[in-house]
Amino acid sequence: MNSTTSFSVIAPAKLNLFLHINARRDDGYHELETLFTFLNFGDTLHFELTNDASISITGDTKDIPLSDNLIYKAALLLQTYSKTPYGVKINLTKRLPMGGGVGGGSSDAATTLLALNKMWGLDLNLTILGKLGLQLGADVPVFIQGQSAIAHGIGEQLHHVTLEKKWYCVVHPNQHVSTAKIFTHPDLKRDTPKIIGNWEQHSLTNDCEPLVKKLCPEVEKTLQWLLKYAPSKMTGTGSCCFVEFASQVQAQDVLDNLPHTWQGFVASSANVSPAHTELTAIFDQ
Ligand SMILES: C[C@@](CO)(OP(=O)(O)O)[C@H](O)COP(=O)(O)OP(=O)(O)OC[C@H]1O[C@@H](n2ccc(N)nc2=O)[C@H](O)[C@@H]1O
Ligand SMILES: Nc1ncnc2c1ncn2[C@@H]1O[C@H](COP(=O)(O)OP(=O)(O)O)[C@@H](O)[C@H]1O
Repeated sequence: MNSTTSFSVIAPAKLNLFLHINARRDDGYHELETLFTFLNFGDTLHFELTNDASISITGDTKDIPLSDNLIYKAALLLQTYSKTPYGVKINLTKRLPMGGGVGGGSSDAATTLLALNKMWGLDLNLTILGKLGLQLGADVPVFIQGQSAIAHGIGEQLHHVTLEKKWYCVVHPNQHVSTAKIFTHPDLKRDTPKIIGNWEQHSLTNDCEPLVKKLCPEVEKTLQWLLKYAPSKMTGTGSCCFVEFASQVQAQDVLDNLPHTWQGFVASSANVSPAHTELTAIFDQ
């Protein structure tokens, strides 16, 4: 066990700067090509060591039953895998919209695995943690690896890229979009060819966007409204939409004018996940 027994860490949002769907596999999952970046904005998880094996979650757990909560599932998975005698009390402050395409649940799970690996003194490497994370969701490994990346496979084959720092205004149109519903829909475009050569020279779109706009007119409205400021895009399977700028002031201007029916936030991008940066500061310095 490590001597740090009580601390808080961010579970940052991600954006899919593009998302291509190349094929559907026999197991129902889809082959993707997607560009992930992290944002300096997210949920906060507070961890407190317990000397018995108990795992408890408090705070903004909404109406998610404990056994479905990705934080609980991540803690239990790591406890079982590592056979540690320790437990944990975790408190969640939720800022990321659920089912918003910014990866809140996956990021909560990844931060839990990364933080408990440190606090319980397990010393598991990121490859092992990524494999454990993949059992919880296709999006978890990128948060474990913690570097902006192009992902292939179902999202778990990661090739690090270095992106310029940008500012984003991310808007949640108050709609929950179910990832499973989009991926099982017959009208989803699933045949985008793999990118050959340099990805920066291709048209980088989100293949889920046309379907989500059709199913969810509020997403279409949001994308249209954002177009007044900059080219707008949807992240993941929605419902959040975003615009990209070089400066914070430009992104803040969009947020300041946002219609009251929608919520949003402004954040800068980061090549290294802020969860990794914070954990390094807590445990390794
Ligand atoms: C689409 C993406 C893009 O980043 O993001 P979100 O919009 O959900 O944030 C992710 O791949 C989502 O990852 P995650 O939310 O962890 O997915 P999972 O829990 O593993 O799967 C949710 C549902 O999506 C389907 N799914 C997921 C990933 C994938 N490559 N192909 C799929 O068909 C699964 O079959 C499942 O029914
Ligand atoms: N700790 C958690 N935070 C958010 N969602 C969670 C959590 N645990 C389980 N879930 C479930 O995961 C689903 C997807 O959540 P989330 O990751 O926020 O969306 P998305 O994958 O669209 O970004 C939610 O609808 C919820 O039912």
